[in-house]
Formats: sequence, structure tokens, C-alpha cells
Amino acid sequence: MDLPDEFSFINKIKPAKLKQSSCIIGIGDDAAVYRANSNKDQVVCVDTMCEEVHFSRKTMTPFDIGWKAVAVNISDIAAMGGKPLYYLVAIAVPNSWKEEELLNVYEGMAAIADKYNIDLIGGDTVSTKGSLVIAVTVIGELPTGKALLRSSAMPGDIVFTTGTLGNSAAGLEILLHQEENTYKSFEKELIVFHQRPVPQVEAGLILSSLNERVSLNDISDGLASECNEIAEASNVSIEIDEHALPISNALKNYSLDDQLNWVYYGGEEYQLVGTTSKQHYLQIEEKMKQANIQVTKIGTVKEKGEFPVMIRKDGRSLELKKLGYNHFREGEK
Ligand SMILES: Nc1ncnc2c1ncn2[C@@H]1O[C@H](COP(=O)(O)OP(=O)(O)OP(=O)(O)O)[C@@H](O)[C@H]1O
Ligand SMILES: Cc1ncc(C[n+]2csc(CCOP(=O)(O)O)c2C)c(N)n1
Ligand SMILES: [Mg+2]
Ligand SMILES: [Mg+2]
Ligand SMILES: [Mg+2]
Repeated sequence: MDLPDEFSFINKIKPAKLKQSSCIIGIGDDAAVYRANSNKDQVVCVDTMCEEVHFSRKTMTPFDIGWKAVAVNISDIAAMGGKPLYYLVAIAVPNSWKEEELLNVYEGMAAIADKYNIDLIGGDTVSTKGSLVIAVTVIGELPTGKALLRSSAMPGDIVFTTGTLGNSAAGLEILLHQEENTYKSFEKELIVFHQRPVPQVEAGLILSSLNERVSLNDISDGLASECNEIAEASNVSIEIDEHALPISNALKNYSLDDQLNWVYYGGEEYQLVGTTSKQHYLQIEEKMKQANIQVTKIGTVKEKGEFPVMIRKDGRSLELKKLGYNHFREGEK
């Protein structure tokens, strides 16, 4: 592979100008938004999962694979503040997969689709000489002009995140390196975060319903990568307060180094990270509390400085590099 990372590849293929005036946001955010009529904007995304890259027979059951393939896309709709409505599934099947296993994949999809009230409306099925590939497209909507963009952060904003962080990467580590019959109960908890992520639709809808400026991203590639994307898109710097990061009790069984490594660079969390003004954050805290959703202040937005993202710890500031999962570099580690 002669590409440094997928982000520079995406930049190269991004059209300089869009032809359709109904497109509000194209390439460059969690999902695309276009205006189909005058009171709703449509929000659309597609993410792909590949065997041996996103899952293996060891890490996920067929049901988990289906659940997660839909969950990660619902998560991108949530990261725009949208409500998911429909999904389409394109699947490339190698002959090593049995029909019963594929039906289990679709049962996993149907289970999460039922939870969020979304309908399967189409897709595509082909054979492949490689391994299993599933690409899910989700279509959603939000009130006109209310999409929550990565580019909306401003100096003085509070940086917040939903839920607790680092759990999925810890779960993956356990799945890859431990025998199933040795799992302790906290290890089983972490594994569930990896196999059955829960997209933060309700949190996204609360954030888009409040009529205030919010920048938002979902955490697929790790906090470091997602904060760097917000900082770059908004032309600001972000400072994360390391002592404020929300860590689950299950994750606290590991060394602080492991915890932080997973939080910053692990990814596959599908929690939301965003920024908003101090005043509006108080309102968000209140609404999230009423909805029983954990939200934590983890930092502040600054004028653009030397680094896009910094970590503040023990009175010092350090750069938080845009490291994390890189599709074109993983084999080299
Ligand atoms: N091959 C491609 N062709 C056209 N647009 C693309 C392609 N790959 C990504 N994009 C666009 O680039 C932007 C960033 O995509 P990316 O996949 O990094 O976001 P994400 O879905 O939030 O992250 P992740 O895939 O890690 O969950 C989005 O607007 C996406 O639609
Ligand atoms: C078997 C196995 N090995 C490694 C990983 C880790 N992994 C794969 S893709 C990805 C980033 C998110 O993907 P994307 O950027 O496509 O949304 C991560 C952290 C895994 N899940 N399963
Ligand atoms: Mg995203
Ligand atoms: Mg994507
Ligand atoms: Mg995504």
C-alpha cells in the first residue's frame, strides 16, 4: 500500500465543488446531509465491515457482526443529531460462509433495527473470492438546518463526551489474547462493549433539539483522532483534561497507561464527543440527566495554537497526536 492513511486518500478524492445545490454537507463529516424538502434535511452514511479487519470468527459471532454493522452507521447518524429511518445492506459472501450463519448476521441487524425502529429497504448480494464484507447504508432525517457539524467548535467551548471510554478496545484485547473459559465478570462486561456497541441516538437528538451551536463526532477511531477532526474542521485547538476522562469501573482493573492508551487510540466506542458554549452545556447536562445519559466535561476549546489537540495533566500540556486505527498502516505495526 503506497498511501500514508485513509484520511489523505479521502482528501484526494473529495470533489472540489458540488453540482447539486440541495447538498448541505458532502464528504468531510460523519454523514452527508441534503435537503429533500423544506422542513426536513436527509442524512445518509455508509460504513463497511470486513472479516479479519473489523471482526474475526474469534472476536464476533455472526449475530454480533450484524448488530455492529448497523450500529456503527446509526452512530454516524446520531453524530449529526439525526433520527435513523431506513437501512440498506450490501454483502459480499465467500463460499466458506454457510446460509445459516448469514441469516444469523441478519438477525443481529434486525435486533438493533427493532430497537431504533428502522427498516431494511434494500441492498445487494454478491460472491467474493476474498473474505466476508458488509457495507450498511443508513438514511435518517433532522429538522432543516439542524445538523451538528464537526466544524462548529469555537474558542471558549466546553468539550464533552457521552458514556465511558476505552471499553471496546479493552474488550478486543481480551477477545484476541485470552481463552474464553478464563473470562472474569469485568472482562465479560468489556467484551460486550466491543461486540454490541450502543449508538447514542437519544443523546444526538437531545443535542440537535436544543437550538444551540454544538459540534459533534462519534468515536470510531479513538478520542485523539475524533478531537483532531473537530479541531481541524473548526480551525481551533482542543485541550483535554486527562484527569476528567470518564473511565468505567471495569476498565479501572487495568494500569493507567493501558486505560489511557485505549481511551485515546482504541476506538470503536460509538460514544459521542462534542463541544458547545459554557452556558449551553449547563442545559445539556440537565437534559441528559433527565434522560439518564452520562455526559462528562473533558476539556475546553482554545484559539488555534501550535497543536490541534493537547492533553492537560499534572499542570502540564502535551500534544495528543492523531494516532489511532489506520486502515492503510495496521499491517506494519
Ligand atoms: N471512498 C470514499 N469515497 C467517497 N467519500 C468517502 C470515502 N471514504 C470516506 N468518505 C467520506 O469521508 C468522510 C469521512 O469518512 P470517515 O469514514 O472517516 O468518517 P466516519 O464514518 O465518521 O469514520 P469511521 O469510518 O471511522 O466510522 C465522510 O464524509 C465520508 O462519507
Ligand atoms: C479482529 C479485529 N482486529 C482489529 C480490530 C480493531 N479495529 C478494526 S477497524 C478499527 C477502527 C474502526 O474502523 P473504521 O475506521 O472502519 O470505522 C479498529 C479499532 C477489530 N475490531 N477486530
Ligand atoms: Mg463518524
Ligand atoms: Mg466511515
Ligand atoms: Mg463511522
